[in-house]
Amino acid sequence: MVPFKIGEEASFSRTVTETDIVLFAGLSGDYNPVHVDKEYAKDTRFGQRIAHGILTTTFLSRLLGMELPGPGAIYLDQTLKFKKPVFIGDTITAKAIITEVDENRRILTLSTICTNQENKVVLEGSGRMMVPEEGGKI
Ligand SMILES: C/C=C/C(=O)SCCNC(=O)CCNC(=O)[C@H](O)C(C)(C)COP(=O)(O)OP(=O)(O)OC[C@H]1O[C@@H](n2cnc3c(N)ncnc32)[C@H](O)[C@@H]1OP(=O)(O)O
Repeated sequence: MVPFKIGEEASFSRTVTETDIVLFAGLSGDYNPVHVDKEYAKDTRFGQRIAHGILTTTFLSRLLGMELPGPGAIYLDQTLKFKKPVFIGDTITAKAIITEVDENRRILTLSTICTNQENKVVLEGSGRMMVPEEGGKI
């Protein structure tokens, strides 16, 4: 038996800082000026620097790996749509809801969504996770 049910959900919120963007640029090697160059970003449609899309995606990784389904589960796939920009100082809420449970293959499908402090969706998609047996490992 998989100890998860359709409709189960988890979420957490985190404010994106300039340090997050600088550290993520260093970690990934992605120094795209839209993320790190204030002068460049001033003249874009956004008017300021925006967070790397994959930085926001890491909030989903934390949610799925640490909370639902949690430690021991492994990512199988994830779709992503970046709907709105994330700016320095935005408080992002990442939320995951189980939409399917495949008992035989021990695979959960989760709707994954990130919203900002204005409750606007900045990222949405769907992910699948394989979960270990209770007390076991994959
Ligand atoms: C290398 C890595 C770089 C990065 O990480 S950059 C950071 C991550 N990306 C972002 O932050 C972008 C966030 N998204 C946005 O800011 C906006 O979103 C856009 C500027 C891309 C578009 O916004 P708007 O100009 O208001 O257009 P619309 O009316 O929302 O959409 C126009 C058409 O474009 C499609 N569309 C918009 N966003 C997406 C998306 N993320 N994925 C797929 N399609 C998208 C819509 O459907 C629609 O199309 P239809 O006119 O045919 O209905």
